[in-house]
Amino acid sequence: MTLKLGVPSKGRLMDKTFDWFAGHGVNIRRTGSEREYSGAVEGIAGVELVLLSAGEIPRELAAGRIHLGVTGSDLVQERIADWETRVVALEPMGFGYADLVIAVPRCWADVDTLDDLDAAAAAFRAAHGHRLRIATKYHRLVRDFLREAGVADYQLVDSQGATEGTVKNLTAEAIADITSTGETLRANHLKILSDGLIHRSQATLFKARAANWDGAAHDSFRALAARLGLDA
Ligand SMILES: Nc1ncnc2c1ncn2[C@@H]1O[C@H](COP(=O)(O)OP(=O)(O)OP(=O)(O)O)[C@@H](O)[C@H]1O
Ligand SMILES: O=P(O)(O)OC[C@H]1O[C@H](OP(=O)(O)OP(=O)(O)O)[C@H](O)[C@@H]1O
Repeated sequence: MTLKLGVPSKGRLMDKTFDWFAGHGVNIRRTGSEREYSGAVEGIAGVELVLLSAGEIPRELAAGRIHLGVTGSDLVQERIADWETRVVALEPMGFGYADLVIAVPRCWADVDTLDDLDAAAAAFRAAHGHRLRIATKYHRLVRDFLREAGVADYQLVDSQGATEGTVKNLTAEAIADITSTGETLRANHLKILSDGLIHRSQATLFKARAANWDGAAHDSFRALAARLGLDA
């Protein structure tokens, strides 16, 4: 079977993914017109490039429809239940860094830690009759993290973008989102809890356990891994 390699076809991880492979001696390139989603891997037989958005790659890996895929570790851990049973993180790639953090309004002088948040959440519920709202698109990671931390008196509200704006818009009291430079948090008068780092993400090359690893796919993988300098 052809070895299918899923790479981001657009978005912030695309160019650096292509550069990373080139820097490791493997030229992958888009083929066809600029708008056509097709691609090729030069010099290694039996490898097919599958162009997908970074957000779709976890699903394709989990289903075994691609053998290998590049995407952010945050997206894999958020979108695949028990991700380690479905994929193997082969290689962190050294770009696409972003931290998933919990942040609260900067003016909350008494809230700097998760314990403070827990106390504030209880007080909030007593005062308002509903739970403190945390806006995020990272539901699984946030729930798991807060459960471990013993914070229970909150509710998640879904936010698929402009999450930092939800506090100003009064649809949430706190947020959990990705930050890289910190500019968006600062501009929206939010501060990160001192122990509020949920996940440190970077672009990573993943291997799908459920893909069809027949002899041909395995041979192509060994050739690719050797070229990339990975243990296979
Ligand atoms: N400043 C940042 N903001 C958001 N994501 C970032 C940032 N820096 C790196 N990333 C990472 O980039 C990845 C998301 O990339 P991108 O938004 O291009 O993909 P996507 O979710 O497929 O996008 P799309 O909305 O176009 O489908 C995530 O793994 C995320 O951690
Ligand atoms: O720390 P910073 O460098 O300011 O970057 C963080 C921001 O970038 C991302 O948003 P994106 O641009 O992907 O838009 P989104 O709101 O649609 O997610 C992320 O969701 C933060 O809002």
